[in-house]
Amino acid sequence: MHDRSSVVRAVEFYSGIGGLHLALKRSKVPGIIVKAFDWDPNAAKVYNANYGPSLATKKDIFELSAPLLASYCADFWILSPACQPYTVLNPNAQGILDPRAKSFLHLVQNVLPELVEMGAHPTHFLVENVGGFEGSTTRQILVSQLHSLGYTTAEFLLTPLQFGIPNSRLRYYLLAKTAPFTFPACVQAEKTYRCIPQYHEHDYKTPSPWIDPRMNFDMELNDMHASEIRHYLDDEDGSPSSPHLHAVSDRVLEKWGRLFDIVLPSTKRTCCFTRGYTQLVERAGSIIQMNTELDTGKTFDSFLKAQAAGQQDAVSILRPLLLRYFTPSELLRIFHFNPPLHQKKIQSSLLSTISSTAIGAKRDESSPSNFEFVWPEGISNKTKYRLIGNSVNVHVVTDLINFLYEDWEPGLTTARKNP
Ligand SMILES: C[S@@+](CC[C@H](N)C(=O)[O-])C[C@H]1O[C@@H](n2cnc3c(N)ncnc32)[C@H](O)[C@@H]1O
Repeated sequence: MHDRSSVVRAVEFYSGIGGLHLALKRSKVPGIIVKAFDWDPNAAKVYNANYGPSLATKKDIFELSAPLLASYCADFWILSPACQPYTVLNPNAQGILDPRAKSFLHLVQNVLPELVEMGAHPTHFLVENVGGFEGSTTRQILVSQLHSLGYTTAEFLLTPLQFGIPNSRLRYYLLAKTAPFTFPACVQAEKTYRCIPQYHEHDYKTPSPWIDPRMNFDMELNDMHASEIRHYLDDEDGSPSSPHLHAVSDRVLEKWGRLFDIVLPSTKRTCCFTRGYTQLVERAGSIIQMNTELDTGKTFDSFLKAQAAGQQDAVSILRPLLLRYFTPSELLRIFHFNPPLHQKKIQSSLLSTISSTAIGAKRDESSPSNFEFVWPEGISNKTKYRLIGNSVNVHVVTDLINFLYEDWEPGLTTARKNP
């Protein structure tokens, strides 16, 4: 029997490639994921290759029942439901009416109250969704249900830029627990994250206005605090003159090139990478210009002039910019699945110092600092981009889990009856 007094048992819903799993692993909380659910077979395959065979089950979450979920004896539910019903990028987003919202509402409205009645409910929650979710009816239902079942909640709108990571990815987060949040900790969080946690208690209907980092005058400051994107790039970039494997094709450059968000290795931000990265151009994620000698704007002006004058092969003017997509491994670093290269170098030199001084010391493969995300055989680049674009920034979620378990001490996990 598992010792429930010292380890937090978590179930992960909408598990994707396990950004929330990794965040729990890297947090101060000694937690384990006991089960994960996602209906996408590729996501489950990647998840299981990284975190343990058969941990993620391919399943429609709408079909999960309270007795099944009670059997996992979970203290903590972590969930990042489908965001399409709420995203501002989808002009036809239908919120609660979208069929993709149905499985999450099933968990909140049907399963959770049944678990509370059984005395088998989780004590802690973390929900992640897109910026825009905060204004949805689903969020109102979620918060009111949690409060009526005795949970307290705190809500955040956060972007990795606020954490010094050069990527804008505005996300809504809700934390909930059966114990109250302590107010000083909320103030502390405000200081750390430079955003106001929405501390609702029982006043969810009249929340104070959301502080949206997109509107934040601090944003420029945050931007300056972020590290340069060069630290997240792959080490080798081949010969600068040969086309990179992920180079933007002439065809795309010719037709859509001017619509890309283009960054340099020295830039301290990128825009949000979505599941459509490399398939869509606008608002799908930044591309990088590897030739820093050329001025982007002037080069594009020359190209547009040549194109307007009907010059054949006008696109050859853009080629020297060496424009390319970020590679999947670079995105994994930006999303903090894998450490940025400069951190990795520090880590590996530390490791070699430790192992050279501790004779016979074994490398602990289960330690979060030794984790290296892997892709199993047969996952195409297109699928990799889709899965990463769906995922979360692991660093941000790790901080949130630490904040949620602000008062965690070994032995404090509430042991409940095993139904
Ligand atoms: C926003 S992504 C979550 C990504 C995940 N947190 C990660 O780190 O990769 C939403 C995931 O929910 C899955 N999904 C959506 N609706 C589902 C349902 N009804 N049942 C199971 N999985 C579902 C999708 O396949 C997708 O992987």
